[in-house]
Amino acid sequence: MEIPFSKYQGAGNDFVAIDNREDKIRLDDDQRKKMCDRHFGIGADGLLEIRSSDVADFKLVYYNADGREGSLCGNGSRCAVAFALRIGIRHKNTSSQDRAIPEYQSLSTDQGNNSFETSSKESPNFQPSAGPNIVKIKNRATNGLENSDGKLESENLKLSFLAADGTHIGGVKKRNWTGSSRSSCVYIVDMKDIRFDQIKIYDADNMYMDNGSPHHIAFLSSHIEDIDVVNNGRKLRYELYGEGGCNINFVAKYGQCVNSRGKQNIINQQIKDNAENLGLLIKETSETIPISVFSDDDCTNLGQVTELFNGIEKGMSADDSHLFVRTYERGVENETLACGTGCVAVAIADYVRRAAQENHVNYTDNCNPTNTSKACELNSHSYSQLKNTEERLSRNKNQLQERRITMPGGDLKVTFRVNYFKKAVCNQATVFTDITLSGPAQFVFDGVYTI
Ligand SMILES: NC(CCC[C@H](N)C(=O)O)C(=O)O
Repeated sequence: MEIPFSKYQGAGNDFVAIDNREDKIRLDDDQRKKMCDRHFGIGADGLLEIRSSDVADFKLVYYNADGREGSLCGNGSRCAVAFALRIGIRHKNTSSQDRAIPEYQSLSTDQGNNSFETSSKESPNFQPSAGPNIVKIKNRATNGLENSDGKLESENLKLSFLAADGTHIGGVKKRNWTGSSRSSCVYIVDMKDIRFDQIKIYDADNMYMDNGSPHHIAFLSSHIEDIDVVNNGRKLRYELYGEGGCNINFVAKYGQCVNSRGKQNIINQQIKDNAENLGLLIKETSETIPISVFSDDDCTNLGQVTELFNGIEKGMSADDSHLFVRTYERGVENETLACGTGCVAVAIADYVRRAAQENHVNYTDNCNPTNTSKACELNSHSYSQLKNTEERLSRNKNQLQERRITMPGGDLKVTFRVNYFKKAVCNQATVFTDITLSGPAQFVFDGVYTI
């Protein structure tokens, strides 16, 4: 059987993308693992399978490089949007689909003094989590992606997709700089809201949250370029989180990482060289790929939109909102060049950590999982310890927060807001809302894989 595929990468997190809307391709874990193998296969951190969907423009099934179905992949989602646009998928304005777009439907204001009802009947993808549910309307007209960054240029270039954790919206915007061989497009996806009380805080430097994928966030004070990400990451992934595992993100302030710029340039050059070397392959296989109706070059015709991503080529200063992150990825069982859901987790953890620092939170149950992994299983998040931190978080209520994250393979940007909702039963809850992840998602080459 011959399987046409496209290779994509988002900040160096690379994927094999397959169009399976006709449901003719059946792969098992072993076959997917072989396709992702860097020595005997195409080579990728994961596989994106695009299927058809009744409730969204497409369904994304994400598989890790080990061949097994993974959870939400942020960069994979951005690349899937790029691939979907390229194979001609466009936003369908069906009423059933519009019902599925908001993750929650109910009441919402900025005031933080509402009471809420869930409306899971109306929203087919609503999956209540344990405990009181926070519900909120996402404006159907905007689908939640528009914020002070500006609007997507065209409704046509915005797609809904069903992923492991429910429905998302993704789209493409133009970058307003030219003269570089790098993509002029920025691909953006929205993410599910995250409740503060679902973030596990081990100590001042270690947190855990699930934002569609499970993430441990470890803030480092030492030089991040020197840390053994694979061995430390693997230790935490298995010893602290067991077989189910976790993605492990090591974080430093960007300024602490003296070599990151150099490293990043080398990697970008490698990606570019690879793509150029693969030029032949593009020609050989172009007939097997469905009609290409959107490519990165089309970005030049999107017209002027507000700049999303203005730091990269101007040289970013080591300001407080700029972090450097290296991630050990579960399912790849290695360090990857970038991790999208990891960046989102880091951005929110950074916000919480600052609030805790300003509040002089005293971590009586202090543990450092990087040294004492087993012991940390006993240290659950002590809510009372952090209750003032939650109040502290309110200071920037509803302001757009932004974190720029440099990873070894490139830069990503995360935006979010901090909101307050009255819980159905008792007191108020802090919720991180309007979360977006943006950055490059580039087509690398097309090919045909034979099994
Ligand atoms: N490895 C994952 C999820 C994929 C993360 C990723 N590369 C991203 O960009 O978010 C898993 O734990 O299943």
